[in-house]
Amino acid sequence: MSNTTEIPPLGVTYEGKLTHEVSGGEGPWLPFDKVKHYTNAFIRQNGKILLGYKKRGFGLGLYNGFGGKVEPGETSAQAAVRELEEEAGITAPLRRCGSLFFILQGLEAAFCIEIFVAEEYEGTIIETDEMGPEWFSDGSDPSSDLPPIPLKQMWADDEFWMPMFLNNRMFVGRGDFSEDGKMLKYWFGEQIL
Ligand SMILES: Nc1nc2c([nH]c(=O)n2[C@H]2C[C@H](O)[C@@H](COP(=O)(O)OP(=O)(O)OP(=O)(O)O)O2)c(=O)[nH]1
Repeated sequence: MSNTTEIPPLGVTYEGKLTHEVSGGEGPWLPFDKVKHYTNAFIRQNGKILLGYKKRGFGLGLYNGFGGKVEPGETSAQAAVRELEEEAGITAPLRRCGSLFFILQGLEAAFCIEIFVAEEYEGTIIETDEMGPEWFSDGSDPSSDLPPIPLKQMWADDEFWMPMFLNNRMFVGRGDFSEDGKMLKYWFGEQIL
């Protein structure tokens, strides 16, 4: 149930009003010194969603949207388009649909990840050194033969905001992770524009 009185933690940026959707965990929010900016992009089309199996680096072995670091001089929207092309070989009219903030225990920097989506794309989807692209059912077409979104093989926070994303809501939130990748504390909500 939503609860409009819950106050979002530091790091959650939003305009207007927020509804609190889900939160949990114990103890204080972890401290951070600086913030690194990342992007993550999804293609959603006709009841399907494109995810990539991460073949190296951060999030190895997990399915995710396509993205990476925002480079100096770039906006996050520019970085999102560049990363999608580098990691899946396609370009798309991406629009921002969410904003997430993460802290990993033991790292001084926090991660701010802008999430993007598009319903169309240009080019041919290819496997790259970083990502193995695969289509999944987004749950909107019961007759789909595609596998469901593999939440058990995705970052632990994704199950909290994915329902808002799939409902085309603008979502925000924060998750604090332990060094071994467990969620210590989290808060996710919907931005009312
Ligand atoms: N869905 C989801 N994505 C996450 C979480 N945490 C997190 O870093 N990501 C995304 C942001 C980026 O799209 C991706 C990490 O980027 P990356 O592995 O490509 O980073 P990198 O330093 O190699 O950057 P680059 O070379 O590609 O620019 O993982 C999370 O909790 N959930």
